[in-house]
Amino acid sequence: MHLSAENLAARRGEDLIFSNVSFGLEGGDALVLTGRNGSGKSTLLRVVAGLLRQEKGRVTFTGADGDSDRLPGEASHYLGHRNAMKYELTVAENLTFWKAFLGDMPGGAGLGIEAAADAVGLADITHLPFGYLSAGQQRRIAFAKLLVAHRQIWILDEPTAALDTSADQLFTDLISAHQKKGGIVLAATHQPLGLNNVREMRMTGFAGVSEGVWG
Ligand SMILES: Nc1ncnc2c1ncn2[C@@H]1O[C@H](COP(=O)(O)OP(=O)(O)OP(=O)(O)O)[C@@H](O)[C@H]1O
Repeated sequence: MHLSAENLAARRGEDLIFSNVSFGLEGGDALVLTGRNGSGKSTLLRVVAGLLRQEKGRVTFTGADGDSDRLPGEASHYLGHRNAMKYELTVAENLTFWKAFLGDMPGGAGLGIEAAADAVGLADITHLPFGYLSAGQQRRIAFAKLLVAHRQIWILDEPTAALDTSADQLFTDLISAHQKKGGIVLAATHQPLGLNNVREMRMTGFAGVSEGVWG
């Protein structure tokens, strides 16, 4: 399995945010993007996830089965700043929707709803409307979405924002487990995630993009 970005450049509005960004990740690898606010971390994640069109360059993905026809975004979970859950629906209804909507990619199977909620420490509140949950509980459930459908790549934008220390550790353990199973992780963060087998790419905005080249 291989995810690679070659000479990516991206524009937001009129501004070129970065250029010449390249990296290559094999199964089990993690790449963490760091850098000041506005340096382009979210923009790069959205380009890799296929949610934003790049100005230049390309992102390619070859699955464990050698299949390279699939778009990288199709093989990815994307956890953005927002949680992508309906406030009026219960936790179980939200996760059930995502499980059915996303389905599993070849090579693995997602957890059931209760098992996924249990994995993020919230098995007993799946009957509650998502909107009743605290900010940290909402983030945990947003993370449980990654567990209900199998994807080889996890793209995570500030996954631990709003979390307490125990949830930080829980997320680190879940991300590490994904890596151990051969998954790829691409994350933006302001605080260390405590992962193993991780590389860091510091986004510096347009001035320093030539540093962002990884083999
Ligand atoms: N829709 C948009 N139109 C124009 N400019 C935008 C748009 N979205 C983002 N930008 C700009 O692109 C730049 C990069 O933003 P981005 O969200 O990628 O940064 P970031 O490194 O993820 O920041 P943070 O650490 O604050 O999350 C910023 O200067 C931002 O103002």
